[in-house]
Amino acid sequence: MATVQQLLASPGATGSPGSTSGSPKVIKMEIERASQSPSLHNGNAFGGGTPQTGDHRVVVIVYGQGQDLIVSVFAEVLGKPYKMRDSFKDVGHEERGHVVGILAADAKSDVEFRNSENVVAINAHCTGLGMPPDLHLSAHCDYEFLYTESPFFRRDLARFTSFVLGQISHHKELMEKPRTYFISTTFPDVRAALPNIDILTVGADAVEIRVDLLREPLADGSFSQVPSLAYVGEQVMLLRQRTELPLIFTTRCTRENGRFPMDDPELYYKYLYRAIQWGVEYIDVELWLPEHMRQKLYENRGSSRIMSAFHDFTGNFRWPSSYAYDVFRRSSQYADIVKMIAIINEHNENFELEYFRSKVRSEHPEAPPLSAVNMGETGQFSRTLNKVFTPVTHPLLPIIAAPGQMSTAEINAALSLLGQLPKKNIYGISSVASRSATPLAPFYEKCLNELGLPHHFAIVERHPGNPGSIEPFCNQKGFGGAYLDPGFSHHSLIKASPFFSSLNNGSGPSLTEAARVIGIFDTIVVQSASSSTSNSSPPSVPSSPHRRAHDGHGPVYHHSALPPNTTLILDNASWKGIMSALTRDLAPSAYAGRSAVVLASTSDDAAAVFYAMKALRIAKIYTIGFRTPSSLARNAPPIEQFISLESLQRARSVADETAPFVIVSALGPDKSHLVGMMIRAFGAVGGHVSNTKKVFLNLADEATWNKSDPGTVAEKSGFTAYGAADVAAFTTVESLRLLIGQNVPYSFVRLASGRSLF
Ligand SMILES: O=C1C[C@@](O)(C(=O)O)C[C@@H](O)[C@@H]1O
Repeated sequence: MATVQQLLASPGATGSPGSTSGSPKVIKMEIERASQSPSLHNGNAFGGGTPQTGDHRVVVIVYGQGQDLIVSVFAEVLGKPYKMRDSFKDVGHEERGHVVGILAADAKSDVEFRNSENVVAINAHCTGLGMPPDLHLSAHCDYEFLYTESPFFRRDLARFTSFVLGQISHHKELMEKPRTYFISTTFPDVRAALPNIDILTVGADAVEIRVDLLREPLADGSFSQVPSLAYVGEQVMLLRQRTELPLIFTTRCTRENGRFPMDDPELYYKYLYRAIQWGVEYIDVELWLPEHMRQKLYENRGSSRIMSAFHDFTGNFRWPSSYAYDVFRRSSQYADIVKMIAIINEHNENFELEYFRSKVRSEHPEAPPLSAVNMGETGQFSRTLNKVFTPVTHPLLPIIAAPGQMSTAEINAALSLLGQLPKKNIYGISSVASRSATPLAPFYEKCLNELGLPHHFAIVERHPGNPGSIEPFCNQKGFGGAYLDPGFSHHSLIKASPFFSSLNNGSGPSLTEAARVIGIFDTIVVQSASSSTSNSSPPSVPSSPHRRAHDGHGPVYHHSALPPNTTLILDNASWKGIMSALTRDLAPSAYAGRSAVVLASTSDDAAAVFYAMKALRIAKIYTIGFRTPSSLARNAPPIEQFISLESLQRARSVADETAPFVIVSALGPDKSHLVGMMIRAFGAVGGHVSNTKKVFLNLADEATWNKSDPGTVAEKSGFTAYGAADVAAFTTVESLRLLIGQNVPYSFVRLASGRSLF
């Protein structure tokens, strides 16, 4: 314990984030410059995609014979204890706060009579045992989770659970993005896609499974006309186990270039409703289906979102027609996204579509977002202009899903040719001391190539003692943004850089809420002011001393090389990387109301952790190794510093679910004994929610640790351990989204950095 006291006696230097010189601004996401403007979340929320409390009902897991273990996994993922019961009638209000398991054979007797206000029922079915799920249970449970025992994908279970229970939803975040794409897979069997799924999905925000194109082999060597629900369920499961992207479930009818027969609309309902039960994020519902059916699907969509779909292959469709407006109106009634797709005859009709798009947007601002493209070669131009869920293909797919479909790289190349995607210089700014072992430059180049983006990427170094040394990279016409590894205080940047402090008419660069609260920025995003509601005058206009809100210190800056109407926004991507790593195998509710121990030698190293903890609703943070400045503490969960052995013992003796559950350490190998001590102190006690493994996250660079790697020590003490590489990969996903506006899946980042996930 001497080490604890020694460390506590000499608290490390604290950064002093606090009030900012630039007030956060709300940034409107309508953009002109194609995909280059990022989506940023300002204001006091954490932004789209952050955890919600979700469904409060008792979660009942219906499990198969010999599969009782799955109940404890659900409970662990949700951070709850569990009980076994014999029937739904035994589940009362006393079971609140628990996960309850009921054997499938028992659940059948009263599943449809359960009290739905108190209970949410999930039918968990293991597909590897040779039997399809029980039809009665499938039909009557709220949701159905299909899984394989070996390999078992815990991440898939965490994702399914978080989604169906409303704790995580990506829809809002996706709709805030300037451009979204989905890849239409056209495989007869998704197994063929799995080896390439990482590369196939670079640039995609969602993956469409074309259920009508699946071909289920039959015993006689032929294929069933409509793949069975059991086959489709397994295909959805296999795909979801391998991609973290939201899925789109499509049963395209024969009249609209698909293979699903149209003589029985009830069949569509059956498949589409089952997809909702499987927790598929987007359900494609064709407009020709009877209205009562579309309404019912919309009203019972749970966490899923409905994408209304309309295709016209007649060649007679006209965008400037009352029919087109009527299609939009009817689609909007029961949709979260309206999709309208038509064959056109002349290039001019692409402009008619653009007029239609802008008209419905201005006349019906409350209507769902419109995804609209034209088919065929003539219609390709419209595929470059559509911004909401543009369907894309990939050279590795067996066939294109519709005439004229383009890949993301082709769309970007076209935008680039049209001058809509000017070449930019994007930087990775490291300090010499921190130069990362990961070869990020080749990785970024790989992504830019794969996406057909014209940008140039370079890793550059800043002087560690001089934050202003980043100025020359940013103050240039072609500056396209940068990530910084490590990030640093925006106060120190503004103090040291006349260029940055002169921005926004002298009030400094814009800050996102995360960067403001955390005090550290690690990403610089470039946004043209045409896309912003900001009232500030363009930073490129040299400010005269008497016009500026300049504080009189330092020189007045007259030499901005940024193009007119450009805003630089400082953001923090690391906190999202931390949150994503912590929720990879656990639902957010596993953290809510619990406490954490954070070890660091400066508050700067802990600031992003605090922000992630707040988003996860952690109730209390114990700190060791640093003092938390009040500006940081104000925006964090309640903090208690371990100042003595007694305070440590007090935390160890907490006997309920508020006992420390997660340890995050940013300490390097020189403090390994202290990290080890904390792991042992909290690993051995406090397991009162006994089925739940605690979490250890090591933020210090793994490469610097030798065999005493604390992750290994933590695993031996019963923790689930995550390392800096996990956080770095998730942070890279976020940085890419911010800098180039496109989604590069986590699995691709891990793969490209030399470690496959599977
Ligand atoms: O609705 C659409 C759009 C699409 O038809 C296209 O035109 O790219 C391709 C389909 O797979 C998808 O379901």
